[in-house]
Amino acid sequence: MAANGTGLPMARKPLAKIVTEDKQGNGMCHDDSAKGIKAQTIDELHSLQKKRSAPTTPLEGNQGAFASLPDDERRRQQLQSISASLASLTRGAGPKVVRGDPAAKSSQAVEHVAHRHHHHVEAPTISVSDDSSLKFTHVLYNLSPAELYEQAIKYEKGSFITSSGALATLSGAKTGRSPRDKRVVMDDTTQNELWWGRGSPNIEMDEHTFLVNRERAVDYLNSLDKVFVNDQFLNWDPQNRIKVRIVSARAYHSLFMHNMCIRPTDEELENFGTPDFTIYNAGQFPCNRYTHYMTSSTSTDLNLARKEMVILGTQYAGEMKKGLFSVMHYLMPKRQILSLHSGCNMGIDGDVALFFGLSGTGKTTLSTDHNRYLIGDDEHCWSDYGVSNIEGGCYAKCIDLSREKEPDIWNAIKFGTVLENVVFDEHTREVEYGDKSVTENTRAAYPIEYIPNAKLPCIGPHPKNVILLACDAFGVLPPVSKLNLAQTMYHFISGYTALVAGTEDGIKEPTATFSACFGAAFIMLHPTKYAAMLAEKMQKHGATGWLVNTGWSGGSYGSGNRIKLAYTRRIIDAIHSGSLLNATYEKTDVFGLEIPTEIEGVPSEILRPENTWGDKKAYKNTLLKLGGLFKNNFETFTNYKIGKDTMLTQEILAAGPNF
Ligand SMILES: Nc1ncnc2c1ncn2[C@@H]1O[C@H](COP(=O)(O)OP(=O)(O)OP(=O)(O)O)[C@@H](O)[C@H]1O
Ligand SMILES: O=C([O-])CC(=O)C(=O)O
Ligand SMILES: [Ca+2]
Ligand SMILES: [Mn+2]
Repeated sequence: MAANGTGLPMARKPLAKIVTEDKQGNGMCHDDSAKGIKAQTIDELHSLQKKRSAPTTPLEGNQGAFASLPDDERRRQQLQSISASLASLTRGAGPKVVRGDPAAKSSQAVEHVAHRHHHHVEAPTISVSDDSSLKFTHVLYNLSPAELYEQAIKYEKGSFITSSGALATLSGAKTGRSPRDKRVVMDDTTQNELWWGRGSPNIEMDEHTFLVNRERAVDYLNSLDKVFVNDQFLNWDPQNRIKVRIVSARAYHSLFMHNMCIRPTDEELENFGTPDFTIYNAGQFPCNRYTHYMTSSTSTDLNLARKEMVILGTQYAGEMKKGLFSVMHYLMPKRQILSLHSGCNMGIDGDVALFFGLSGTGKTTLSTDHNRYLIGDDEHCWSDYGVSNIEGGCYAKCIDLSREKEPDIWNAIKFGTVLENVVFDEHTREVEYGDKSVTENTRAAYPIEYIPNAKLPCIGPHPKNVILLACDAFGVLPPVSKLNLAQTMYHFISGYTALVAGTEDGIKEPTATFSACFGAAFIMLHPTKYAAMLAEKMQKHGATGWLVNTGWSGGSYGSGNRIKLAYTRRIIDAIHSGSLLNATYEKTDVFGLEIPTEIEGVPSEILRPENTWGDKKAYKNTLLKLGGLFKNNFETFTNYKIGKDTMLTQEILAAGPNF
């Protein structure tokens, strides 16, 4: 038996003898014959190690805000813009900012100072009356993943390199989003435009309170030795690209956004100019509960007029991602572009599929398909020209991740990837994906190009299939149903899933979640606005709707089992190939869903849920129970008109469960 794991016999070579005498045999010991190094001290030696980055390509012509400016001037203006971002609104002008790591001794690492008096005519010249204006704020601007790794490992507890090269991090006390702590500024415009009140994710706050929290965040950030600044883009559609700036206190946050937003080229960064939207992430610092509207120590505040978001009291990085998504849910519909909480991929023939679904239903897992091009896993836009990804990266759930079931995601977890809240072996740094000690919501954030068949740029033609994913822990929805347009709209507005919360706490009962448009936490306008746009686009481009249950089969959670991922993949394959469109269908009771009688690679008996339940009576009761929950939920929408005529509204109302 070979002991080296290669299947080959072990070759045993005698070890080379150590020679301590030189060739001349003069008794002196030289360890190499190369010339001496060009450094007198270890610090000088280190300075040789780092070559300065090559200057970025000079631009020809007047291509952007900063084009045709000399390098120095351009960099100074960049810093000026960051100083303006960090300005206190009560003290008038921005802090003194300086580029580089405060810990770096070499003067080279600290470049270009910009502060209130420096060539900034608009800034009022005020006398220094507070200590914060006496210090410098060091700005770590668009650092590379390697630099961010070093920052995280040196300064942030819980940062480690895993055996595959990913950066393991901890998000602190919050390991998921805090939707109840979301606040949106209500002003004359947003009062009329946005969705407020029951069911809406937009909990009101006033402008003044926003400014109180903004000041709190800015003062906190300026009190630090250094802040991270990311200037990046959202949306791969060049006509509708949004420039975002993220100011944060942690390398973890900076690397997360580096991965999740679209990364600018050097030229694009030089011409970045003023951002369209800014996030102040002071997540380590709590909000003040004596502040009006604050009901906990966490607050994520959106101000659409100021184009700013403030984060206090949560370090969960998903707040930044989903905060920006909310902004897109406001900006894009204004331009007649539909924003979608969906994954998206494309076949070799250019057939595009959208995957809608609430958290954990399979958007990332199923859009990451080795046989198709990945356009994106979570946030998209559908315009008159087709689809575009909003993001530059993916955010995969990694609880129970396995190499053989999800090879592309597994392989994407390498150098550069942020791994949140996972547990790993102390010595080998192998990640134990099954371990829920920190949280069940363990996550990996990686740039989309880490998926080998990513479609770059992340855009595609109009979708052919619209797949609605539900993880039905009641186990009564069929693994797949073909939907007509009215049914697609009914299920899109309902946005159903039923996960089993806190599996370890002995909770046996699935709880239904209804979240309009499969993402009520992020939409800004009334759900019927998005639904009408989706209906119009699906009709115009002839897309087919499908409902896929990625949840339980053979009984509810506790008695049945989750549908095998391999079967769900075969179902999805049959949708993509078009073969499922031509299958034989039968109609189900209660939900009135069209279900196929057979699909290649899937046992036919599971296609009709009733067949898989031992206790038929329990099945019927559970089905009626779920039908009732759907009916109750939809009551809120019965008074709304969807689309231009009332025809569609009537059809949608009739497309729900019937009993
Ligand atoms: N039949 C199945 N179909 C899809 N996913 C399954 C199935 N069985 C188990 N899973 C698991 O369910 C999870 C689906 O999570 P996924 O990351 O795709 O969620 P998501 O819809 O992208 O949510 P989010 O919006 O929170 O990112 C994965 O961990 C996947 O391995
Ligand atoms: O936002 C998050 O934290 C994860 C996610 O994609 C979702 O919940 O839809
Ligand atoms: Ca996802
Ligand atoms: Mn999501």
